[in-house]
Amino acid sequence: MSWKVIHRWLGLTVGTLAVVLGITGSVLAIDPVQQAWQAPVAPGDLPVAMLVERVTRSVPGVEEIRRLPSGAIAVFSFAGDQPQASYVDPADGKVLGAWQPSALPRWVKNLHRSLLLGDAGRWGAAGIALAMALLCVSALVLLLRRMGGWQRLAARVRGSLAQRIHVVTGRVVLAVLCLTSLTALTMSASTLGLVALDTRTEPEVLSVVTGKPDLPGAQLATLQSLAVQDLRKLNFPGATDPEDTWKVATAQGQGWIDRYSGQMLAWQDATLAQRVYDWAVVLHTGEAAWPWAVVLGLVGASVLLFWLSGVVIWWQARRLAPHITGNTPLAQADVLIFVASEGGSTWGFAQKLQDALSQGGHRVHTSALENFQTTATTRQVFVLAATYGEGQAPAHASHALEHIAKLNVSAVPVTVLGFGDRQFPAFCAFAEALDRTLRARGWPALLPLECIHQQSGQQFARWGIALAQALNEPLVLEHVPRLPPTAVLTLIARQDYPGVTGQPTAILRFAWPSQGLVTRLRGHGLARFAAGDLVGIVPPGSAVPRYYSLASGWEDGFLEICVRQMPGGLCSMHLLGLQVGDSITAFIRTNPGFSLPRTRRPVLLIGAGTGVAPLVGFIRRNDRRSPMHLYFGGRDPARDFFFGAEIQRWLGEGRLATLQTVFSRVPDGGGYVQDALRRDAEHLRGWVVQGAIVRVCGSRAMAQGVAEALDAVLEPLQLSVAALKAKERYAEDIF
Ligand SMILES: Cc1cc2nc3c(=O)[nH]c(=O)nc-3n(C[C@H](O)[C@H](O)[C@H](O)COP(=O)(O)O)c2cc1C
Repeated sequence: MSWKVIHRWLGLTVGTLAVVLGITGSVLAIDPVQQAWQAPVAPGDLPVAMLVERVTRSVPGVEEIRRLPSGAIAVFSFAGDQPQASYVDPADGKVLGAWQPSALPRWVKNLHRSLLLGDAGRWGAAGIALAMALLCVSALVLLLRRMGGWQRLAARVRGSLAQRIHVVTGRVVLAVLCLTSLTALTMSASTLGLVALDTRTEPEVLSVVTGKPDLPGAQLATLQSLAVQDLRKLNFPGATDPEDTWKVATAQGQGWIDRYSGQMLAWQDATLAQRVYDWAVVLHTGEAAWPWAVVLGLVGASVLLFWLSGVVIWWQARRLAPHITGNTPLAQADVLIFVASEGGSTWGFAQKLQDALSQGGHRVHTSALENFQTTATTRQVFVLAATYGEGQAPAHASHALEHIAKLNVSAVPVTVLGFGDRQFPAFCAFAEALDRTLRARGWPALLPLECIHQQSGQQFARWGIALAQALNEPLVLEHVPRLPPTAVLTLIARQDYPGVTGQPTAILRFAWPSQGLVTRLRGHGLARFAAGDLVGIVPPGSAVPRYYSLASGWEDGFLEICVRQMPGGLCSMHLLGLQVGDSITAFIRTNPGFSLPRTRRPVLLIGAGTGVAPLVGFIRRNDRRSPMHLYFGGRDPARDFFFGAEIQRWLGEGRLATLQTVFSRVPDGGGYVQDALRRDAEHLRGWVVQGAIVRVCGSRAMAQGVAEALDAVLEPLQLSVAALKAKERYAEDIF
């Protein structure tokens, strides 16, 4: 069973009861805070003997002095035959008021400890604590997987609002929740009698009656050398029993003192189990430190947030869960398709492949990759695999590679089709690993490995053509990935540029649509976005979205793109034809590998043509004035210096540290952007040595040219673009 399954089912089942324990725990955390304000704390170094003297002076008939976990002093005494419990001021022993163990209703504690069900409920509460511990461990594994390892744990979280709430809260409170469930288990083990804290019997010691009077407490050597901070409880010898003793309890153990001689008659060290239990109580209740109780209270309340966001995530995932139709049973199928998918989109491609092959007369069985196998009837196998994290497998297929490596090899060809995103340093790494393993083991392939970038329908169709040729069968693969929920955006401003070679260009600014919390929680409406993310726009008359890099973030309050007229381009034509007030249908696709982390390091921004758009978005948000250096390549400053006026303004404001522009179609324009990089080699090396982060956006040819130029520039430093990419300091957005 995968961690995801464990986490999901424990969360959905035990989660409801965990919410009850979380909320009641949060209420109980009020107690230590309240107690801390009720009475003054005794100075830690005050000798117990002095405290005894002050207390006995002002309270007659004292039987017991207790130092409460809050540090306050409570005294138990008899006035006549009336038992009394009072707070006393350790400074003078004066009574401050009546002491009460807790101001909270008893049932809250009972609900927390036993769900109001007595002993059976205690076992139930312990079971929930165990489930919570498991939930915490599975959460940690999933969190690390999602973020791509410890180093990226603090990275920005993407996804729907519910996912972000779940992950961000998890990052903050997971450690405390783990601790609370472990301490709850420790305490339950003792309450349920699974562990005995102390199996020893108390020593039978008596004061030796010598005829001398009692030694006053203030004169007992043990109490003179014992500081109040170490005291738990001090029991006075009974007035009516001449052989009774003093009994002192500290964190280290307990001792019995002769009332006449002051001699320590016996001492018992606290057991290890007792000490562990004491620590568990302090950590679980916060009773000895009210700020910790506040933390516990907040963390307890967060369980409700976790549960609610978890249920929403589960519901969203259910809606997207794969439903393969027309699946032939495994034993009868001649073609097998195995899928590894985290977000679910790869299942859509698998369904299309299954439909196309079934139409061609094949009997096709599609299943998840962890079920990889072949049977006597299998003639072809296809593996469609997405990559996640830092080149890892989707969670459900995390053990698939080892499983495949152990299987006996057959002569059935296994063809791998990868799904990934070039923004990630490990593009389609899991599909590559699968393909490598299969070939190394000796499985043949019908087609070499192909990797699909950003779920491209066009690339999938091209692979389909190659497949049809290899199978020598007619086969058409037309798949339009299911679109995420779209939002309607209204154009509020446009800035036109004539462009070069008859390709007019415009910067289009759309209003950020107002949408309610419920819409956002359900993952509907327009997701929050950052500069460098992509907006998918569906032009009228087409089901295939086109993607544009965003020149603004949601915090800017608008959505801005830079669109160049493409020859015959349906979407660019539609966008360039928009007038202010017109609307489009759009959705956000995150581009996590390209987004800019918060940094004070130098940032090198290299862009050509409309590729300057995301870079402009980074500069616009550079409120911290990090040293950003822009290299912009155009053709003619009079026709395609996009965002020119804003860039100049930001230079003046310090949002941009330096600007280098080159224009390839004007005399003395400086050539291409890579020429500018070569000329500026010395500066570039300086910034890279300071830890610069590099972002490149433009055409594939331009990105290639930039990488070659930078490789040459960085050679003296024994660095390269590949090395910077490996350290996640270099990312490209290529179109
Ligand atoms: C959090 C996250 C991490 C990703 N990591 C990688 C990666 O390391 N390499 C890669 O090529 N693609 C990566 N991708 C892109 C996905 O593999 C790609 O979008 C794929 O088509 C998703 O398929 P699925 O919806 O079936 O899971 C990542 C996507 C996300 C959301």
